[in-house]
Amino acid sequence: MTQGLLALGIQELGLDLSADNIADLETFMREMSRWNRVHNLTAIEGEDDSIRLHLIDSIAVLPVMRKYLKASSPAIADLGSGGGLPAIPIALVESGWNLTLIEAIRKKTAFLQHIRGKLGLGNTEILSERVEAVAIQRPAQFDAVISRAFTNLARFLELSMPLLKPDGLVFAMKAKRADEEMQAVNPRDWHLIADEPLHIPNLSVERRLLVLSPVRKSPPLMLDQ
Ligand SMILES: C[S@@+](CC[C@H](N)C(=O)[O-])C[C@H]1O[C@@H](n2cnc3c(N)ncnc32)[C@H](O)[C@@H]1O
Repeated sequence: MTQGLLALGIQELGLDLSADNIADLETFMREMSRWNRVHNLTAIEGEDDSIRLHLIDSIAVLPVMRKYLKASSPAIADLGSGGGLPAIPIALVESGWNLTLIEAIRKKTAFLQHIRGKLGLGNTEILSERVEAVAIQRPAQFDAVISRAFTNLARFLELSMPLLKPDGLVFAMKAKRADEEMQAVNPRDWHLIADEPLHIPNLSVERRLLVLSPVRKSPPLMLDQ
């Protein structure tokens, strides 16, 4: 039996979602499920309920993002957006935030453009590019970078660095392996600001959101000769 987002406990996240938010999130899920059947869009398998749980997983990061983002209309890049997680649900709920979805595979960005039009998501832009190319075209333009199931933490941070403003933040959605992945991160390059456990209703697996910022590099001291 297919359950709606409400039945899966989305309200337990404490996000104060409106009826319009819920309806838009349901539309997004329905479209993803429909495109998935035809275009094999994402690796997400199973019934609609499973797709809904992926969506809830994506918006569970919002309370933590709200806590750490200081700008009122932050520019946020989602690296390797795939079918739009987590950027589309975030953009739907946070209409004042600007989301840039970066995805290399064209059939996926075709879906993202479709959903952008269908839901009237004027606060999103879709870039059909490799992240490495965007880093060159758009240096230091983002208040934050996020990704879900994109790559390992060290590589994600390496790709995020050129995109971030000097005081920008990285939000890394992680499961249990986060500690292991942190070992590969150079503390001279990154501060771990927070490691927040996430509670996902109806999902027993562990989820965490790491918040990191690049270490400011002081200019070298000019000593008198
Ligand atoms: C496992 S999927 C995850 C998709 C989505 N974030 C989610 O959670 O469902 C990873 C996505 O990253 C994209 N990707 C991988 N490397 C990339 C790169 N260097 N630039 C842009 N997209 C990339 C892939 O095409 C794929 O769609």
